[in-house]
Amino acid sequence: MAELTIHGTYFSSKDPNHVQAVQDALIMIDSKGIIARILHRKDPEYAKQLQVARQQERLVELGADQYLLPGFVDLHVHAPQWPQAGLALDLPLAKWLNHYTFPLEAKLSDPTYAQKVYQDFVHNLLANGTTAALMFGTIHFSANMILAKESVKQGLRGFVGQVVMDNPSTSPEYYRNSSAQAALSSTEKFIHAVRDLQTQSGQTIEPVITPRFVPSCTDEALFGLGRLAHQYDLPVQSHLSESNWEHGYAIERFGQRDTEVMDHFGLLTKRAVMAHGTQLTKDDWRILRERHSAIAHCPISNIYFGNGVLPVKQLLALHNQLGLGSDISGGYTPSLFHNARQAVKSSQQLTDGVDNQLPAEKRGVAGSRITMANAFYLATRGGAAALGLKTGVIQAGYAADLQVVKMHRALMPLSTADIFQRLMYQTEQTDIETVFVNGQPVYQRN
Ligand SMILES: O=c1[nH]c(=O)c2nc[nH]c2[nH]1
Repeated sequence: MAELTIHGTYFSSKDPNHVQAVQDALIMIDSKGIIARILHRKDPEYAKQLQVARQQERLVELGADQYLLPGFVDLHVHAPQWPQAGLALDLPLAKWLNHYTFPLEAKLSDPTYAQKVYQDFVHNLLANGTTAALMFGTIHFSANMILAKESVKQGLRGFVGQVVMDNPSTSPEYYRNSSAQAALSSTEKFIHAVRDLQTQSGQTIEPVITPRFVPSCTDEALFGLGRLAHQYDLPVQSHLSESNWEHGYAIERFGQRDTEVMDHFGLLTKRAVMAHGTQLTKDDWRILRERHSAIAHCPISNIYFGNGVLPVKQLLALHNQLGLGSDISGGYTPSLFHNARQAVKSSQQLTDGVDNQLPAEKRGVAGSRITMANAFYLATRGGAAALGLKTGVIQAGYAADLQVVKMHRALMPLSTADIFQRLMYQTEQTDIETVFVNGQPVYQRN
């Protein structure tokens, strides 16, 4: 017997290029929060199951203007930067980090402040339809545990990284690990504490190996983190060739590209997610493919700091693994609806180019435009695959991580394909009505 049945029309990603739309389905969720069956109108059992669910008051009936989507997976987000979302984005990356971001992150050493920030942050992710997130914390063990506990409490599938930044030449004294050894032993303590939390709660909460990025770490720290990633079989997250500056830094310090450096230290694993990658070369793409490491595309953030556009279309064609990240606060919004829109818009600009003083055929990279179906794949199925989660699609056997969204009033008849576009282009936080994780409501708009 289904614990909960949702009756309505849903959209789910079939593959990187196609979206499945199913009208008037019955999505039957079992007591473990897994989608057990999906019945379509022509199924012989449909009418009976609908009636039973209704009689037993286990039915969520979507209204005519409501639709069901998978919950989103935010593949790159900085939880401690939530208070500064939307600030200082006209600065270059290095200045933004030194003048705004590091001073803010340092304040999370205060557990009272951390509690206030993380409670609000997790709530806002859920309210924006995000049901799983790969998060950077700070260098502070206690604050990171507050983030992990808050994720569990509010029902977010949380992947939490204790940031390592021990390089005195790039990290300020007031906000850096005192030594590589101190960073590594605190990371190991964090791994055990989060694993205990996972056992006690039975929820998805995982520690993540998190060198902030190559410039902020000493060789000793990078080497030690690579070892811990393998020893504990943990996800890894970092930034990779995000900007001209970061890309150039690795070459200057190591005589190798950022990707080669990460690989050298054993940090490109099949559980690794590298953010941005706007400056990656085709050789870097190949290395990432060979290691089965994913890229978190952060299109809003890349406008400000990326010095380029990630060629998503080409990477998907090559079967590189990709997902979508909000990159709060390099990106100003936690909404993956907004990020999906920006991914499509940026890809169009990559196709056309932007310098109108050049002949049209020399301005851009032809054939780079992605569709909203591609962007939706990144925000759902792609991100879930990168984290090894059986979520991100509405399909029997997958966890019921879902969002109910309300479409803006239509003044003309719309096909289901049109409705998908309308939802992806117009949904705001206030249009997200209910969010489920594992079949349980974790957010309800009043
Ligand atoms: O967008 C970014 N946000 C950060 O916090 C950061 N740290 C290093 N590189 C970074 N890029």
